[in-house]
Amino acid sequence: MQRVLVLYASKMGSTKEIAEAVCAELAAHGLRAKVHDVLEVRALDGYDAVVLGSAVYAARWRRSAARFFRRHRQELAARRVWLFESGWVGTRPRTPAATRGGRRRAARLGVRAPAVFGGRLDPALARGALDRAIARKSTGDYRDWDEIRAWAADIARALATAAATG
Ligand SMILES: Cc1cc2nc3c(=O)[nH]c(=O)nc-3n(C[C@H](O)[C@H](O)[C@H](O)COP(=O)(O)O)c2cc1C
Repeated sequence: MQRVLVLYASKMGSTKEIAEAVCAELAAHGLRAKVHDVLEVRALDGYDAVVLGSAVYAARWRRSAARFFRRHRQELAARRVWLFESGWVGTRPRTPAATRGGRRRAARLGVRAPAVFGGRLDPALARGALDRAIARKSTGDYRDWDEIRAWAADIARALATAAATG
């Protein structure tokens, strides 16, 4: 059975919940999936595939995700990898675009550009004056759980096909 590690970098918890939903969907498809904060993981030994997701702040990945990518690039390159970002709030962009850094990292690994999911802003969860001010302006939960689960189901299918064809 294929083992998948789902990693996230989150500040206010919404990207963590997306990662947990992805992990649950992968497990529902029969994969052995685990979910962790990128800060908790030192090595990718024992995993066939990795899903790495970051919240977007000021058009960039969280620093912990960027650092994880840098430090583990070789290990990532040796595995199947899917990337996602969570960020846009308010009106859904017609074609949500991944950050420049996210696209660059995907290109380095030769994988698809990060999937882009809506985020959540809740002033009660924001720390610091700037985060609170922005959270008050665009309060809301813009995550589409059907979209997130469908994305994870595609990953499960891709891994199942790879396992079947060896
Ligand atoms: C100060 C601040 C800056 C943000 N900048 C961006 C941005 O540049 N692009 C974007 O898509 N979302 C941006 N967001 C929205 C967050 O990415 C969104 O709320 C996300 O769900 C937060 O994820 P987290 O709860 O995992 O930290 C910003 C939010 C705050 C508070």
